[in-house]
Amino acid sequence: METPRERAEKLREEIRKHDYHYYVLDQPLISDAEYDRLFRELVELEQAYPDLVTPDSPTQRVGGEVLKGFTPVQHRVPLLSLDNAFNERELRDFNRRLKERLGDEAVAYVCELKIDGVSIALVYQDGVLMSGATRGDGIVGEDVTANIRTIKSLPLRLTYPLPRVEVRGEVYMPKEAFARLNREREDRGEKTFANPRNAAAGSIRQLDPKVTAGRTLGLLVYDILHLEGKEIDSQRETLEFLSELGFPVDRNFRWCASLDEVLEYCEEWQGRRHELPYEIDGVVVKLNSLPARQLLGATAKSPRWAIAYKFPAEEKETKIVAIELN
Ligand SMILES: NC(=O)c1c(N)nc(OC2CCCC2)nc1O[C@@H]1CCC[C@@H]1O
Repeated sequence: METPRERAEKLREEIRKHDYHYYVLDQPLISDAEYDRLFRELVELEQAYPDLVTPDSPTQRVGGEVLKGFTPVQHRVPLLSLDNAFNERELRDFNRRLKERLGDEAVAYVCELKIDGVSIALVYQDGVLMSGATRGDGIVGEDVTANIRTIKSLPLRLTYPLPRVEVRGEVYMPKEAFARLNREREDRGEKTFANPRNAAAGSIRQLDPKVTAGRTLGLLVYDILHLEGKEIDSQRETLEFLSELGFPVDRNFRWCASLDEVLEYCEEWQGRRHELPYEIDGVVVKLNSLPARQLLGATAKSPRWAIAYKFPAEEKETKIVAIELN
């Protein structure tokens, strides 16, 4: 016979697995009704035995208190921004500068869709989420831990207990959720958000986590800022490892052997961006080799080993506004 603690642990593991399949893989294994039954059993067990509650329990995603303000957080490593390239020539200049600095070493890239959201830094200790902070000015951000915990695709516990790992990703609002939120706000006579990026930024910087919990937000992780207990030497390995740890990773990334392949990727996704459930404003082109990145380093603002190729702004479908001619 299981003790309540064993039962609670088993339920947490089970629910964590279903959260991953539902919110990260979008491939649920059980029905919503069955999931709700598991969740309700855990809530009731934790109510009966309050000392069983752990911070990584799926029942602890929506915090209690409303904050007075956000605590400033100094990032361990500065959260860099990106230089932009707006056309093929600027991408070729970037590639040439890299090759000049690296000598004839083979230069391979990884291209990632540039999610149009808000940058977030996450810290995990022994596999458990400790904190989440906005980028801020790159050095100091805001502690938004209570709010990011409400994002269902964000793991509260990793698949294995690395001593310490700090990762970076983008919090975004899916296009559908953005449209729905603006309709609701319009119906309430409230100001609407200009774009999903602003809606995500506004949702993640709520003082009341319950408001954030009511907004549909997604997370896609793309960088490891600090890692203990594992050696990794390429961006491709980084993305695969982040996935293994249980993070949501955008699977549309592509390893590119040359700049020509980078240009093909940029061209392909400029035409396919409407297929995605979230907005992208370009492609992030990254040198794949981590040791080679060390040779290049970064300026105060941005790395020399990555660049953002920005898509030309989409001509917004002009809304025909009926003009009352009195
Ligand atoms: N928005 C993104 O999808 C994205 C990405 N997939 N990858 C990076 O890697 C950068 C981060 C620092 C060095 C490389 N940055 C991204 O977004 C940046 C963060 C800050 C400005 C851009 O939005």
